Amino acid sequence: MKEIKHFINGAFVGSASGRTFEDVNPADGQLIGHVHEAGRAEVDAAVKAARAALKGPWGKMNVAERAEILHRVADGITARFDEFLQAECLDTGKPKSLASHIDIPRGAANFKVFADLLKNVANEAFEMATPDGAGALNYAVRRPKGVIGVISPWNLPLLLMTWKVGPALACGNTVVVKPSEETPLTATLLGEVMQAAGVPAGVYNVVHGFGGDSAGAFLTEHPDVDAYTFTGETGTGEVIMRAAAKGVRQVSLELGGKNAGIVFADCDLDKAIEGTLRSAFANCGQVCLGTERVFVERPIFDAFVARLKAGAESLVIGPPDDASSNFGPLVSLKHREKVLSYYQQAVDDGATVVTGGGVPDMPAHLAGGAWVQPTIWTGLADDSPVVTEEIFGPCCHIRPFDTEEEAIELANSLPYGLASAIWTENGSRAHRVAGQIEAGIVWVNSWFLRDLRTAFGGSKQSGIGREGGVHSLEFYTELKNVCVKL
Ligand SMILES: NC(=O)c1ccc[n+]([C@@H]2O[C@H](COP(=O)([O-])OP(=O)(O)OC[C@H]3O[C@@H](n4cnc5c(N)ncnc54)[C@H](O)[C@@H]3O)[C@@H](O)[C@H]2O)c1
Ligand SMILES: O=C/C=C/C=C(\O)C(=O)O
Repeated sequence: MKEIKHFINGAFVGSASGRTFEDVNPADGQLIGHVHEAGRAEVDAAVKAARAALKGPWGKMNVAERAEILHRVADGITARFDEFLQAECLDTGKPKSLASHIDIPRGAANFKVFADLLKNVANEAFEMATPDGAGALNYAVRRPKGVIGVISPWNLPLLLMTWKVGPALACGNTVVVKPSEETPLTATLLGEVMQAAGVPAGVYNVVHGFGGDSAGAFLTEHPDVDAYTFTGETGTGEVIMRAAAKGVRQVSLELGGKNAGIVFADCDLDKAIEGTLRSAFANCGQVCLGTERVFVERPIFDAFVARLKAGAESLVIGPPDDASSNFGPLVSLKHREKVLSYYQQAVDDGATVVTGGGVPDMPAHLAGGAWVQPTIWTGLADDSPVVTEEIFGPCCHIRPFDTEEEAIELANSLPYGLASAIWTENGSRAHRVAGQIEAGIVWVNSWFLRDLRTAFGGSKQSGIGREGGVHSLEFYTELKNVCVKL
């Protein structure tokens, strides 16, 4: 049986306590392997290794040298594409057709984009007058922040972890990564790639375990970590922020959402249906950017509901290796319990179940998997928990609206503000509405279209800070002003 170990100071090591937990394949419920659970000792060793590595060869490299190594990391992921694909799909159950287009290529791109950005970025300089007439020159230099704690979720494990590790390393930091307990494989495999690419020992460390009272908490409570970058639930973000307050450490938080899709009657309906199908059901609905609330202008409401229903019912439910499948299981049976509790709540609250609402019939060998049906509701009141709370499952509620103002008000009515998708062929309206949506990211006639140079993050309770492009640079470096009297 496979053993999944920590990667600390350039070596794979087990836990001194011998404690392990199970990694389970959510497509069939089968055991993948035993994962070592880090105690304070392993977290401490990882942080010490990361601290020491800042003073080693990594800390002495110039940007071009680091960039070259990070390109080799990206090439290493690409060279072992099938292994990464297999590992990610085992852990998550997601279709290989999806992971091969999104998760793994982005894992590589996250290193290349930030390595290149760092080579080309400029810093500010100001000439100033002084009373003696000689003047002074101010110029800024950037320095790595130090040891970065990276805490990542299970929905896009390699993509979201490297989205942080790529820029953190490009900026010259070292990292201690705590991947989700549900998905330990690709972060571990990346350790091998780092080593082969020539990343010095201690620069990239991985500790496995759970959140509270386990590796996650030990890492966020560790006094020798300089900053934390976290993607996950809003409640967890609050806990991490509290822990980081001790010692005044900076946080970057990418948190939950309950995103709105807004479909105007003047949209291109084919595009709106295709985009909303993806935004509600891709990755079995486990995408923070997904639209669990869809608002449709009344004249096309019935047509939209009918077509989205047909689309949902044409999704092909199946395991990762099935080339025709485009809809996998949820990440775990535990998460399915949560999603199904909302399916029940919708019925209790009087929803019309347009499609789905339960568990699909699966062949015997997949019966132990975390399968659920793609589900669409209409008819719920605006204050039902089904339309106000993040479910993180393959489902959406569709509600009609009559005016642009009403659509904007509905979209902005929740304490979340991560992303939104607007569907209209009226250019003025698109800009007007986009400008008024309270969210960090607004897509017009698209969804999850990503340019890694752009700002990414949430407003309100969906996060603090922005990553992406120069915004990642802002978080992962200290900007120092040098003032020289001439
Ligand atoms: N805004 C974004 O960019 C974004 C992207 C993806 C996912 N998400 C959000 O992530 C959530 C789904 O992911 P999840 O269920 O893995 O989130 P989660 O918050 O349960 O866990 C995320 C990570 O935090 C760790 N953790 C949990 N409790 C902790 C604690 N007390 N101290 C330290 N670490 C702790 C977990 O072990 C895991 O590694 C959803 O809410 C989703 O919206 C947000
Ligand atoms: O589930 C959330 C998806 C987040 C995506 C990104 O962070 C990204 O594309 O960089």
